[in-house]
Amino acid sequence: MGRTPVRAPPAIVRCRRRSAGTTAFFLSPDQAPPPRRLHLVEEYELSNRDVKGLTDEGPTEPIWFEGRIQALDFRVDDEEVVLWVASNISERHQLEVRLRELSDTDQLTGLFNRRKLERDLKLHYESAMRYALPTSILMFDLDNLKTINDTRGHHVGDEIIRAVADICRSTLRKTDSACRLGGDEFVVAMPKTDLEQAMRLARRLHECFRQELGQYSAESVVVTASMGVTAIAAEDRSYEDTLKRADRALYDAKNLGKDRIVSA
Ligand SMILES: Nc1nc2c(ncn2[C@@H]2O[C@H](COP(=O)(O)OP(=O)(O)OP(=O)(O)O)[C@@H](O)[C@H]2O)c(=O)[nH]1
Repeated sequence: MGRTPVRAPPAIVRCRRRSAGTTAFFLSPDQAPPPRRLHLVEEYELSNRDVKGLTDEGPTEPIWFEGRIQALDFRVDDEEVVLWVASNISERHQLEVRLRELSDTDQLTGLFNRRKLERDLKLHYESAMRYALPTSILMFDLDNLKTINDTRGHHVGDEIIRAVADICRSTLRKTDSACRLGGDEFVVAMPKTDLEQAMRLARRLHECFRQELGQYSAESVVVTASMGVTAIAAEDRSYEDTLKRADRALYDAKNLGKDRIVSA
């Protein structure tokens, strides 16, 4: 990674009782000093401006430390003292962040995956219930992908799925999150969006698919999308109820002849 080694904060940090120093995160005004012999392990971030001893080429990003903190049994100048050993864990921290991102991401498209969607929807459901915030869900499934796979090859099918993801990224708002559930099925979660606004967005997305996916047609078969749209309702017991309603609306869209949007 080519990082310049940095000097950690001093090994022994003197903390004034009930005062908050720059690194004394457990000695904030409302916290007493740690009980004797308690061994704390904390991860924390410091701006490079707050770390003494960096060279001019020192890292420009924040530096992550793991602090192992031990209250000591004696006082210095009549003040509580702790032993504070800090290790630079920036590389490990970045790796953990990357792994977390990968575990939330669909490999083919770079969209979120089901696991992340379920976490987001749980939070959206809680906000919707607590603050009466409208939240909508759009579920869509591509039409006729199997025929394209069979006639033009699986790689063209993959290209279509990636193109759909790109259209989602360029059409949706930053606050919306698009996820690939698997295969040719996708879900968009739209916080602060009522059903009417969600339908407008679904129509826009549907129109973009019509324009962009025509190029992948085989013989007379065109890839389109069938969509089900719904909003979290007061009587929903969890986000799963909302998701099931979106799924039923999508099923109706398929049964009514595909390439259409049904709201529920
Ligand atoms: N190329 C490609 N194909 C996939 C991928 N995941 C699933 N599929 C294919 O997508 C198709 C999904 O099945 P269906 O939804 O029944 O196929 P469809 O032709 O879209 O059918 P309708 O939804 O009824 O229009 C299957 O043929 C899968 O093999 C993928 O990652 N890449």
